[in-house]
Amino acid sequence: MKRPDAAVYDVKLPMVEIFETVEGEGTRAGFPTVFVRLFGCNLRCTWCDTKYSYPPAEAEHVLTIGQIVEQATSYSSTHLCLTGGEPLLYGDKSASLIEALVATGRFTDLHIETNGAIDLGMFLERIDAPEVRYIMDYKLPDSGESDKMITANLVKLRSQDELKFVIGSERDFLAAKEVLSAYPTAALPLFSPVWETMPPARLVSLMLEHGLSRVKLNMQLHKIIWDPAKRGV
Ligand SMILES: Nc1nc2[nH]cc(C(=O)O)c2c(=O)[nH]1
Ligand code: SF4
Ligand SMILES: [Mg+2]
Repeated sequence: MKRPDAAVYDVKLPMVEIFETVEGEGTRAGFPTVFVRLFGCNLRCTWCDTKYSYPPAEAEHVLTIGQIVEQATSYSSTHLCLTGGEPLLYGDKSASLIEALVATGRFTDLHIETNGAIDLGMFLERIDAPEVRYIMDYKLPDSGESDKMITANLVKLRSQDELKFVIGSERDFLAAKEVLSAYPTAALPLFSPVWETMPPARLVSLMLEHGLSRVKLNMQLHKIIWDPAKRGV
């Protein structure tokens, strides 16, 4: 991908943190990864584990796209996770950040954790780079935000993308199963237990009982390795 225009590198974005750790989730779990966490979110999930990424908390700092790129490339990881909050909240600016990160040529995998309440159409059309992948959440009833889901995204996701359901209860499990049968998707479905309310063994039993052989269990490695409340890991 060609380097974006010089003016793009001066565009400012509200930020929480940039750090390096191992990816805790999804198909790339375990790989050393740079995390770029943007500030701001258009949802308020009941079980959110990053409440410091939107008001009433404040952005830790405002960085230009040039500064974000400089910090993200100061580590040796070749995987990058763009997260938040909701990293696609800033539309054209979010797309420009992704393009600038791609243009470094440093990242062999650049995945974006998005919350299902942002239309992915513009991003998928504009950003043509095989290393860019979307990990879309589908918010279930326990989150309190299931009515915000843009179901049109599901058919747009590609086989390299992932569709993550965070499951807090049997009600959530049944709703996730329903979504998968109602909206065909090429993305890999991931079922992730809510840390506080869904014992992983219970979720595995439900998956086996219902014969969901296309679905992958997704454990948050970082909550197993470190204190679940610890930031920046
Ligand atoms: N290690 C680690 N892996 C993660 N995968 C997704 C994360 C996120 O906060 O979006 C996350 C995170 O915060 N830490
Ligand atoms: S979308 Fe993510 S960051 Fe936003 S409230 Fe829900 S869990 Fe938290
Ligand atoms: Mg997290």
